[in-house]
Amino acid sequence: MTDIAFRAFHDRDALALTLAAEVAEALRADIADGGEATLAVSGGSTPKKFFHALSKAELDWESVAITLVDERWVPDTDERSNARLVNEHLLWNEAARARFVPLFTDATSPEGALPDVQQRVADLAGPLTVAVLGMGEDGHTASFFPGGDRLDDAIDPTGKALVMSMRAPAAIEPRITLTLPVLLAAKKLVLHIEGETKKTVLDAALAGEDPRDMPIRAVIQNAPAPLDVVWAP
Ligand SMILES: O=C(O)[C@H](O)[C@@H](O)[C@H](O)[C@H](O)COP(=O)(O)O
Repeated sequence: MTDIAFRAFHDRDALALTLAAEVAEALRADIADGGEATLAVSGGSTPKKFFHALSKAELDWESVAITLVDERWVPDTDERSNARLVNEHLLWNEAARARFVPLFTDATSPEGALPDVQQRVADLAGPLTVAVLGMGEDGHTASFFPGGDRLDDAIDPTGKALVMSMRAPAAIEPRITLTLPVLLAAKKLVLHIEGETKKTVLDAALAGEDPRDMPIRAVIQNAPAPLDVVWAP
């Protein structure tokens, strides 16, 4: 698969409202089907409007587990923490009733935390209901960074690990990340990007092959269907 299903929105508010409605509907459907749902979200600056809109969705949030696509290896008091971002922007309003499953632990390194976090992710119900990805200007997604020390393991579509540690110059902190198979197994997988620069980066990713150069390619190339991409200027 090298296709994407690209949707351009008039503005970032319109994108946030639509994405929040679609994610809420997917969560409701999984709850109705199996009694629970799981959502994995990305960090960074892009998701804030989406988080605010989703936090207001009316659904059975007590049946939803929210986790992260990846985490910087810092405590949730650190301003770089993705768990802090979720706590401050998503676990509010209706969504405050959801269960949050962090990827950070008190281990001194993500490598040391792998068995514990692997079990946390394994304990989440079945495949993810929804995974929402972001993308950096270097074409990374999750913590699949170009030059990452465990990149090949993290983006191996046949890999058995659910989580992987990652160290890369551009990552700043050591990271822990869900692996590609976990993301690809999500019932709804969406790439959420904003701005002209990110659109250009996506075009560059689509124009090339090697996922080690632009790891978002690993998602696009291995997705079971054209990757759902939502973008606003
Ligand atoms: O921990 C992280 O940083 C994210 O999970 C990462 O993959 C993010 O989605 C991109 O870096 C885009 O970040 P921005 O939204 O800030 O551009």
